[in-house]
Amino acid sequence: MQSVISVSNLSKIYASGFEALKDVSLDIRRGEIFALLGPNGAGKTTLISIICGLVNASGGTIVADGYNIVTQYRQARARIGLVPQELTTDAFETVWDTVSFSRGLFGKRADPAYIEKTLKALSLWSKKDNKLITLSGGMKRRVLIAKALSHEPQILFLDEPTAGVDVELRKDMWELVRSLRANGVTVILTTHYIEEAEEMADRIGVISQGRIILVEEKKELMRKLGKKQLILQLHQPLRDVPAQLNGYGLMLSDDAKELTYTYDTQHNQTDITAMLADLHNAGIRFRDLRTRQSSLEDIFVTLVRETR
Ligand SMILES: Nc1ncnc2c1ncn2[C@@H]1O[C@H](COP(=O)(O)OP(=O)(O)OP(=O)(O)O)[C@@H](O)[C@H]1O
Repeated sequence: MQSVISVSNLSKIYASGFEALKDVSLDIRRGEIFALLGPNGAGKTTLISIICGLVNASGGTIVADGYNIVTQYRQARARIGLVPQELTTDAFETVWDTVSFSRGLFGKRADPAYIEKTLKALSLWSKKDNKLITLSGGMKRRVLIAKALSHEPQILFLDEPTAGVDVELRKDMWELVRSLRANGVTVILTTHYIEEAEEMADRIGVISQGRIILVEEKKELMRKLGKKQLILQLHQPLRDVPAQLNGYGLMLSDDAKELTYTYDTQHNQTDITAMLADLHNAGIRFRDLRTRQSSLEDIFVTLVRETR
């Protein structure tokens, strides 16, 4: 698939001497939802800020929709919308004026019908004449999105879009992001909510200490690194796991009533059959069983820990 953003060998050293990005290369595909995950201070905001032209890189190149973000800044920037973490605009402006003004900043002709459509899609239409200062936190966040969409960008960056918003607004935002993608917009989001990435993303990039440590299709990531557990509820509590079952790495719960078998999702699953047969031969009976699949969160924690 064609890439819409191409980041090559990007580095950033802040004036303090701190190296926030180290040789980052990354391609974002046109029309995808890409989630950038990383612990605090990993470099997510720095990376987004450089792509959006708010912070200068120390080295490397970035091409957005065919335009170099330094030498063709205006063309590149016109294709990008950025939803920052916080609202910095004048609190006494109305919603309508703020969003319309934002469009004007990109040199786009006024288009009241488009602004109306955007405000309606974000459930802001009834608030269009309200001053920003009178809006709730969730509504201010919707205004940030409306502003970022005001100039009809093809690429949208969302920096922590749902931090601190309620469940309902979070679901609305997910819905909105999906509808943007359906209209061909590429969406790149940073998030601390791993369930958000799990729910939304087509691909996931993990950044840690200024380096991209992994980029993978979400499904593939979960299949490759995911582990499955088979948990058996025993008929009788078990004192020890019998020696003939040692090879399976079975874990006995503290109350001795459950045995857990962990296996690779890619692994040949005939091991399960053998394990169950050996269990039977050892005279161990179980009354019930369930399986558990590791979440993206388990995978993420392991990955980041390994690079520390
Ligand atoms: N202006 C600056 N001067 C010096 N260091 C900075 C500056 N801005 C950011 N940093 C440092 O660069 C690193 C990356 O910061 P960045 O904000 O990109 O991380 P992040 O992944 O977005 O973190 P968070 O999840 O906390 O938002 C941090 O260690 C931060 O302290």
